[in-house]
Amino acid sequence: MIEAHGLSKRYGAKTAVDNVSFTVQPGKVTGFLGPNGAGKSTTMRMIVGLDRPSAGTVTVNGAPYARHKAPLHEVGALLDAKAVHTRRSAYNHLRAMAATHGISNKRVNEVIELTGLEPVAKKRVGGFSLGMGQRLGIAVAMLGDPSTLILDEPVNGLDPEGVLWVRNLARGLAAEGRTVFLSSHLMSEMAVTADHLIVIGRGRIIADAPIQDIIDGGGRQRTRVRTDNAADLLPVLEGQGAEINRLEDGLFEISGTDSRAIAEIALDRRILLTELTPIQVSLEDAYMELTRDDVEYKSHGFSQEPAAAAEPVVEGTRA
Ligand SMILES: Nc1ncnc2c1ncn2[C@@H]1O[C@H](COP(=O)(O)OP(=O)(O)OP(=O)(O)O)[C@@H](O)[C@H]1O
Repeated sequence: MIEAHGLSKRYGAKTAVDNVSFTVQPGKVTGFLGPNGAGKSTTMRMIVGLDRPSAGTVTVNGAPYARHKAPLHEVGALLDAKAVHTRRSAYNHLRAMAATHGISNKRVNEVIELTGLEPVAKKRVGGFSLGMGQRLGIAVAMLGDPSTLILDEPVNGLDPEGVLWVRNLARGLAAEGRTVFLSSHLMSEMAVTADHLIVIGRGRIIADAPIQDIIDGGGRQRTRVRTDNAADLLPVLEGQGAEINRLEDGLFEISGTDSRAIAEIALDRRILLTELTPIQVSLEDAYMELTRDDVEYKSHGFSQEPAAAAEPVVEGTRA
C-alpha cells in the first residue's frame, strides 16, 4: 500500500506537486493519469525516495522507502527505462542489481523469462529498442518480488503485443494481492487495465475514484430521447433539474438524470418515446473534461473546439 499525505514538491518557484494526499490500495491496479507536466513522475520519484518532498510524507507498506531494510522486496519501480549501463548485457545488469541486494541468480533467470527477455538477455543494453528497454526496466522492478510495483509509463514504446503483455502482467500482479500503481497518458489503455484512477493536473489531485465512477461521474450521463410529445415531457424533466439540449425536431439530449428516470416519467404520463439511448461516455471524454483546466501545455490549431473556458469538474471527485 502507498499512502501520501500533504505531499508537495517545489523546484524553485515551480510547484510540481501541490499538497496531494492519496492511498494506493493492494489487490488493484491503480492508474495515475494526467497531462504532460502534471506531476506524475515527480510523485513517483518521491515515493521511492529519489526526490525529497518539500512538504508532506509518503510511505510504502507503512514506512518511508528509505527506512525499509530490503526496499527492493517492498517496492519495485520502473521510472526511467533508459537509466541503465548501456555497455552491459541485460543479464549482467540484472545480476549486478541482484548481487547488491542479496537476490539470487535464480531470480534473475526468472525475471528474464517473465519479461520475455531471453532472446536478448546476453546482448548489450545500448542496442535495445525502446520496448526491450521497457521490458528490462520491468524485470528490474520485479527482481525483489515486491508487494508494491510502481511503473511510470510502462507501455511507452511497446508494440501491441507488448502493451497487452503489460496489461496482463499488471492485472495478474494485482490479482495476487500486490499494489500496482502505473502512470500513463493513454486513457484507452487505462480504461482496460486499471480498476481505480487517480487523476492529477498541475500538481493537484483532480479525481480519485473507481474508473466506472469517473466515467459515470456527477450527472454527466446523457440520454438521447426522441418523442412526438416533447411539450408534455420536457417541462417535467426540467422541473426535476434535467438539462435539455434540442438536437432536432422531436430529438433531445438530456443530462442531469438517467435513462431509467426518463423512461419512468414517460410511462407515468403515457408519453410515447420512440428512442431512448444512454450515451456512453468514454474514459477519454471523462478525462478530457476533468483535465480541461489543468493542462500545462495546450495545443493550438487543428483542434475541433477552441480551448474551452473553465467548467465544473465531476462533483465529488475533486479533492
Ligand atoms: N528537476 C526539475 N527541475 C525543475 N522543474 C521540474 C523538475 N522535474 C520536474 N519539473 C517540473 O515539474 C512539473 C511536473 O513534472 P513531472 O515530470 O512530474 O510531470 P509528469 O506528469 O510526469 O509529466 P510527463 O507526462 O510529461 O512525464 C513540470 O512542470 C516539470 O517541468
